[in-house]
Amino acid sequence: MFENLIEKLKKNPTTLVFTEGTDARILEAASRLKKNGILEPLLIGVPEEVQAAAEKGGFDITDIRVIDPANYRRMDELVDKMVELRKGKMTPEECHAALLKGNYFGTMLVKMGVADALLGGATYSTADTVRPALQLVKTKPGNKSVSSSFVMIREKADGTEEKYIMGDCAINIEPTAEEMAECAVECAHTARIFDIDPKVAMLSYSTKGSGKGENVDKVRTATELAKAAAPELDIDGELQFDAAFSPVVAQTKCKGSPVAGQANVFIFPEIQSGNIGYKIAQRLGGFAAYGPILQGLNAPINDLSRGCDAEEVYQMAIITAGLK
Ligand SMILES: CC(C)(COP(=O)(O)OP(=O)(O)OC[C@H]1O[C@@H](n2cnc3c(N)ncnc32)[C@H](O)[C@@H]1OP(=O)(O)O)[C@@H](O)C(=O)NCCC(=O)NCCS
Ligand SMILES: CC(=O)OP(=O)(O)O
Repeated sequence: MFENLIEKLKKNPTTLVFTEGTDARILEAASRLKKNGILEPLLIGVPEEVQAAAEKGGFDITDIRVIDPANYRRMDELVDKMVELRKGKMTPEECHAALLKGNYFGTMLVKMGVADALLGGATYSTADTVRPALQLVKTKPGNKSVSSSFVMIREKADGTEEKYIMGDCAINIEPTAEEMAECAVECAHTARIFDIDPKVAMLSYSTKGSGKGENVDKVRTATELAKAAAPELDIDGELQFDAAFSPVVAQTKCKGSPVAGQANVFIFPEIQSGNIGYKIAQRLGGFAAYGPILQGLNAPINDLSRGCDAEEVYQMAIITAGLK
C-alpha cells in the first residue's frame, strides 16, 4: 500500500526516533524496519532495559541505536537550545527535567537534526506526544495551526481498496471556523499524498440550512473560508454525513453539490464527533486507521493511538518518515 513511500525512503536514508523504546510493539516494528532496510530506527530508553524488552519479545535490535537521555553527551546543548526556544516560558531546570523524558528528548533530537522524524504515543497520550512538538517545532511557514488526519483504508470484496481521509479527530478540541478551514485544506493535501482525488465535506448535523444553531454557522463559515483559501478544491458544506457519503441521500438533501454523495475527505466540526467517528469506522466498519497524521507542523512528527498494534506502528513509521 505504501510502496511509493518505501521506495522513497530506501533512496533517502532517514532516522526516525521512537520515544518509547521498551514498548514491545515499538521494538517489533523497529526491528522489521531495520531488517527491511526502510529506515534507521533510534530508540529512546535505558539500553539494558530496551535490550531486555527486545529479548523478552524475541526481537532482533542488533545495530539499532539506543539513547538514554540521562547519559546523553549533548544534553547541555539540548537544554540551552530548549531554553532559547521556550524563552521566558521555562527555566533551565524545567527544560532539563522535561528533557529526561522521551517525548521532549525525542522532539529535541528532531529539532537539533539528530533525527529526521519522530513517532510516539504507544503509551504517551496524544497531548503528551504532541505538546512538545507544538512548543518546540511549531507550525510550518504559512500555517497558523496544527491539525490532524486519519487515512482510513478497507479492502473491498473485489480486492480493491476504499480510502478516505478524516480530520481533525485528534488535536483541536473546539476548532474555530478558521482552524476548521485550515484543517480542510491540509486534509485535501494529505489525501493527494495517498492518491485520493479530494472531495471535501464539511460535516455537521445540518445539510444546507436544514438545522440551525451556532455550530452550523461555524461549519458554514469554515466552508467559505476553505473555499476562499483553496478555490481549486471541491469543498462543500455544511453537510450531514449521509448527504456527504450516499449518492441516494445526496439526491434528496442537496442535489447539484460538487461533493455531496461522493465525498472522500470528511472534516469534523470538533474533536468529540471526530474521534468518536473515526473509531466507529475502525472498530465497527473494519477500516484500518492510519494516524493521527499531524498537518501543518514544521517537522514529520506523528502520534499513535495507544490501542495500536505493531503493524500499525510499522505503517505509521513509514508514513511519518515518508513525509519528510
Ligand atoms: C494539542 C493539545 C495537547 C494542546 O494543548 P495544551 O498543551 O494544553 O495547549 P496550550 O494552549 O497550553 O499550548 C501549548 C503550546 O502549543 C501551541 N498550540 C496549541 N495548540 C496548537 C495548534 N493546534 N496548532 C499550533 N500550535 C498549538 C500553543 O500556541 C502553545 O505554544 P506556546 O507555549 O509556545 O505559547 C490540546 O489541544 C489537546 O489536548 N488536544 C486533544 C488531544 C487528545 O486528547 N486527543 C484525543 C486522542 S487522539
Ligand atoms: C488518536 C487517539 O484517539 O489516540 P488514543 O486512542 O491514544 O487516545
